[in-house]
Amino acid sequence: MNIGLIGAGTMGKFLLEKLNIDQLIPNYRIISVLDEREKAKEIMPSLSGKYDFTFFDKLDSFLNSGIDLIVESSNIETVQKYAYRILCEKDMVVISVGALADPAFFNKLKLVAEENATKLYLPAGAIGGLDAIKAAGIMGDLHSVSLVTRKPGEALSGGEITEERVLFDGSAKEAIARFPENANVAITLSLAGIGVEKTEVKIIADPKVDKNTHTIQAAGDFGKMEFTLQNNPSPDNPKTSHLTALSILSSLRSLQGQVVIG
Ligand SMILES: NC(=O)C1=CN([C@@H]2O[C@H](COP(=O)(O)OP(=O)(O)OC[C@H]3O[C@@H](n4cnc5c(N)ncnc54)[C@H](O)[C@@H]3O)[C@@H](O)[C@H]2O)C=CC1
Ligand SMILES: O=C([O-])CC(=O)C(=O)O
Repeated sequence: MNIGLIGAGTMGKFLLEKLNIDQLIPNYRIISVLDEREKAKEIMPSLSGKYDFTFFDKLDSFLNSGIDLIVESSNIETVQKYAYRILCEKDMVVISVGALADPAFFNKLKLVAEENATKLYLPAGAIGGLDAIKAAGIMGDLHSVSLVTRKPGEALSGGEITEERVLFDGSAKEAIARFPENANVAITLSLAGIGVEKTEVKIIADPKVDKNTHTIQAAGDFGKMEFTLQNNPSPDNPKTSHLTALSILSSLRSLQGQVVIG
C-alpha cells in the first residue's frame, strides 16, 4: 500500500518513523507528502531524506504520484480544503475529524465517495468504545451520549491553572468550534452515535491530571455504558494523545487480513 501523507507534524512524523523506518505494517509505506505552503520548502528536504519520501507542493502531482491511500494528520482547514477533491479518486483517512462537524459538508463527502467508489476512514483517535456506540444506535434506540474531556491546562492553551475550571459545556458542534485542536473526538463520537447537536460535551482544565482524560457515557434501550481513557499526551504536542497516532496505525492494519474485529 503506497500512502500519501498530509501533515508531517507530531503524528505525521510518528507514522513516518513506524511505517518507513520500523516497517511496522508489511508493504505499507508513506511514499509521498503534500504541503503546498511556502514554508514547507525549508523543512521537507531533510525529512524526505530521512524517511525516503517524495515531497509535493501541488495537490495534482501528489494525487498522481502512485499513491493508493491518503492519510491526513494536519488540521481541520486542510481537510475542508482537500477532502472533496481527494475522495473523487482516492481513499482517505482523516484524523482532524472536527472538519466533518458541518452535516452539509459531511454529506457532500459521503456523496462524492459513493459516486466514485472511494472510502473515508475515521479512526477512533484518542477515544474508544465506538463499536459499542454504533451497535447501541443501530436501531435508533440510543438516547443520550456525553463526553467529558479533562486535560492539564497547558493542553488546553490555558497556561498555568491552580484549580479545576470548566472551560466548555454544550453540544459537540459548539465544542469543536471553540476547541478545534481538542474536540475532534467529540465529532467522531457524534458521527458514531446521535449527531453533533445532541452529543453533550464538557471540557475541563484540571491541574490535578497529567493525562488527557476522556469519559464517554451513553444510555439507550441496550442499557448504559461508561468508558474512560487516561491517555498519555504525545511528547511533542500535549494537546494530542499518543493513542491517536496508534489508532491511525491500527486503522491501516485493519485494511489488511481476513479477520475484522469490532
Ligand atoms: N481524532 C482525534 O482523536 C484527534 C485528532 N487530532 C488532530 O489531528 C491533527 C494532527 O495532530 P498533530 O499531529 O498533533 O498536530 P501537529 O500540529 O503536531 O501537526 C500538524 C502538521 O500539519 C502541518 N500542516 C498544517 N497545515 C498544512 C497544510 N495546509 N498542508 C500540509 N501540512 C500542513 C503542520 O505544519 C504540522 O506539521 C490535528 O488537527 C489535531 O487536532 C489530535 C488528537 C486527537
Ligand atoms: O488527543 C486528544 O486527547 C483529543 C484531542 O486533542 C482531540 O480530539 O482533538
